[in-house]
Amino acid sequence: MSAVLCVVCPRVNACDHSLPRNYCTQRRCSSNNKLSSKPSFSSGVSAYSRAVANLSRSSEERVYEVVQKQAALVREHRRESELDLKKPVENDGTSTGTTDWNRLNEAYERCREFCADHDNTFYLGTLLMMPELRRAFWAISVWCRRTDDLVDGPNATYTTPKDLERWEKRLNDIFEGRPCDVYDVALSDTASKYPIDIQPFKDMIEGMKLDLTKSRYENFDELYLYCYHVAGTVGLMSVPVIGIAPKSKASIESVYNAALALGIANQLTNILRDVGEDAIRGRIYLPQDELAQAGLSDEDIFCGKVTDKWRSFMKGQIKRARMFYYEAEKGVSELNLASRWAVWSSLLLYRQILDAIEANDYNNFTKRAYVAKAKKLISLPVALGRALKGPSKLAS
Ligand SMILES: CC(C)=CCC/C(C)=C/CC/C(C)=C/CC/C(C)=C/[C@@H]1[C@@H](COP(=O)(O)OP(=O)(O)O)[C@]1(C)CC/C=C(\C)CC/C=C(\C)CCC=C(C)C
Repeated sequence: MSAVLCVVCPRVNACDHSLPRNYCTQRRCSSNNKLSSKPSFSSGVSAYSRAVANLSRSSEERVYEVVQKQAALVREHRRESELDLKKPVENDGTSTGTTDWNRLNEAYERCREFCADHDNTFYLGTLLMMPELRRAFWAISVWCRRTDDLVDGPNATYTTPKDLERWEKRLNDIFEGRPCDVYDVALSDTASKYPIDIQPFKDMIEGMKLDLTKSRYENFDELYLYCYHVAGTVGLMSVPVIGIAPKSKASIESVYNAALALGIANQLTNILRDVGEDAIRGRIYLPQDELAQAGLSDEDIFCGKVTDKWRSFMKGQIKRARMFYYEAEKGVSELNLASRWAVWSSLLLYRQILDAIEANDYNNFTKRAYVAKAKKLISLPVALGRALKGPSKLAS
């Protein structure tokens, strides 16, 4: 029997969860029923054994290292801010003049227009935020959408790896204060105002490189890594802008983990909704080994017939996506109050796409699952109710 890894606990063949191929988002293992701690590769490990370990690490373990790095950066930034508060304020001559101010306002307005045209659910979410935060999210969203368009947009067939390298160089320029166009001006400003790290942005470009060459995913481990690159990264970009509630007792890592989970959950939902559309483009994002285990093949997907095998396969996939939403929920209450409503709303709205797939009797080949406007509106007060509940008193 081949070794099976759990998505969250780094154990092999040790979990007895009901998810396909033993993947779960619970941090418990059946063997000892204790919270499994994240593996640390830092102390006392030689470079050689680390390189060997690299080969056998699961995607989730590798992504968790990024989470740890992001959390460490936030800590460092907090320390620096405390030191800055102690320093007397000096005018260093870099204060923004009126022309710059107008240019910036224009840049953010262009980002708003871009988002209003492109991003339904997330644009709606940003409207529930405070104006300053909203602007930062528009700038980040525009960059993400433009990156995604390189491999998924109307001109995607012309995109080469070289274009993505140029895009990455341009990203470095944005972070170093040399924006290229009006949208970059907004992101450059956002990056200078919030403790955002360039890593998740670079990782998203890596994901797009993957999309250029890969159209099948052997197992959930491979799919997880893809989801991290294209969507989990958005969660990691978002936390430094949103900020963690001052009263939160949660560890920074656990909040980043929840943000990552929300990105993964959204992307899994996206994949399940778009099975038919992706198949037309020759792409199948569903884990090949799980398809085979369910007695399904690529041909079944290209034929697009809803059978009992398909329904039962989809039930497992939907269950897993919901577990990632559940992981994400744990972190939303730990965020700053100013953004909780927006994040809860987008979580509730996007998750309902899974309900819509069920309501379509799992026909995601020819019927697009969507959430009706009335349902969206009902979700807003529900989200507000949840947002008003503050961080948990217990440390996590
Ligand atoms: C209010 C709010 C949630 C704001 C997030 C705004 C933001 C930065 C959005 C960027 C989204 C974007 C354009 C990503 C590009 C890559 C991509 C296409 C990812 C897929 C999004 C939807 O795709 P698509 O447009 O094709 O789908 P629709 O047709 O519109 O349905 C993704 C599925 C992923 C998006 C991932 C997120 C928005 C991550 C959200 C995580 C957080 C905001 C962190 C919250 C923190 C905690 C602790 C939970």
